[in-house]
Amino acid sequence: MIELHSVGNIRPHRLFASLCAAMLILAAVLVLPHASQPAPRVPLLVPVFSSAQATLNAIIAYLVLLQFHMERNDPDALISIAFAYSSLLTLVLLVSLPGVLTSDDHFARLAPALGWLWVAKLAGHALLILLAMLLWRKWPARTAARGEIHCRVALVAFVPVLLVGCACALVNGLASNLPLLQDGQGSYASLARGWPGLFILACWACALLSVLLVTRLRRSFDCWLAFSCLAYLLYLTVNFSSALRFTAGWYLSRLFELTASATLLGALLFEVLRMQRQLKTLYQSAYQISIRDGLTGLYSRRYFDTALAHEQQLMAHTRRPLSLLMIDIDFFKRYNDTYGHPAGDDCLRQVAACLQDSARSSDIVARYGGEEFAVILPDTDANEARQAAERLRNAIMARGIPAASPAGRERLVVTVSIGLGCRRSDPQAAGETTLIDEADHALYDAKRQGRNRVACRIL
Ligand SMILES: Nc1nc2c(ncn2[C@@H]2O[C@H](COP(=O)(O)OP(=O)(O)OP(=O)(O)O)[C@@H](O)[C@H]2O)c(=O)[nH]1
Repeated sequence: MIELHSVGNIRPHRLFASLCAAMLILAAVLVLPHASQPAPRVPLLVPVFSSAQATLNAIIAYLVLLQFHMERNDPDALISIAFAYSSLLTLVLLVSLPGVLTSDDHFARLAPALGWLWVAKLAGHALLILLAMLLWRKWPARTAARGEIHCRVALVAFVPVLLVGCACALVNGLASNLPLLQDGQGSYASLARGWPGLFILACWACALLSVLLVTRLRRSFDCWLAFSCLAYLLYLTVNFSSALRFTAGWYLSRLFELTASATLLGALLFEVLRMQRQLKTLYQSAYQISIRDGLTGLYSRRYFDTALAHEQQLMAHTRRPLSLLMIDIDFFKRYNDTYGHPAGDDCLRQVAACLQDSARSSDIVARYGGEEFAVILPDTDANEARQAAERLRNAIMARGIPAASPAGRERLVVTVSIGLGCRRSDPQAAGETTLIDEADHALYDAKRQGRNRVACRIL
């Protein structure tokens, strides 16, 4: 069975993702000693980064959901939830920024809760990926019923909203009892060096390890998901090492965060394009299979019927003649009985090849059925069609395929009888079946008159 699959050639992805990972680690190592160095303050970058991050993660969630819908790989549903959850919480954090939907005073009151919401966002994102990996083996890829998969897609779209609602309610409810993650100077050192920071780092380290160990990077998506986990891990490492906003480390860490999403999105889009190309190729080969006869490679009967109808429609406009040849191999039953069916098949292939080689490129040569062939000759009148038919008949004789001759007779070659039907320019003169019928009757005449000849019926 021809199948559309998303595995493709995985090696370039593994190589490229490893190279990107090495570059990211190198950048982190180079910047770590200078992470706390102050850099120019660009406050506008915070909402810009957050909007970009929320958008990228939302698109990733959507594309992974489509991947889940297509491949029915249940862990993909959880990964989609992870990115949708992160996107929604980023939006919540974005609208809480002073000047967006919140005044400075209000933001000051919200700040403790927002710090914890940020922890919930990053930890939840990593934990959902980890959960997907832990359930990987328990949820082998399988074919779910159509209704079932639609239910799950709806559920996947709903769960992130529920999770974000729970996280906001929980953080809001506990805010007064939770320790402050930022001091008055805006330093988040207590978050970075305390257990919440370590917890988030541990979550992303486990997510990365689980993706590597469980998926074994079999799909391109797995490679880039692992890269994304690594980028998040480096984002947090560099971010925590500066503990202040608008420092070299803080800027680079935000770039790492964007890289984590942008590369995964790029890989998903690449995959979509690759599958589109694959789909096109599969469609083309499936189409060729559907219009070709399996034994001879000529056009199939189905294609012939469509082509004849099309040519007749064309003729109605152009008022040009249209001819049809029905060709039958003489004494083919005797050939089969003498040499066997496999040899008979071979003879059919040879005759088909000979017809195809001798016909014009504009002619449509088809296997009509059994040992009968049909050739549509567009824009060809009866005289030209008769010449073409004689050419085909002679070409088959010249091929010299040994025929099954009756005992005591000289050795003969395979011949064909040809019936010719021709329709002149009046499209109302007769229906499509009549042209076939006439060619068929002419073929019968050719057989009756002694075979190996062309007989003609003109409408
Ligand atoms: N090997 C092979 N034989 C086929 C195929 N399709 C039809 N045939 C055979 O073609 C033969 C057609 O025989 P008939 O219709 O009696 O015609 P004929 O022996 O050619 O006699 P005339 O047409 O009167 O010259 C039958 O024996 C079919 O079994 C095929 O795909 N492969």
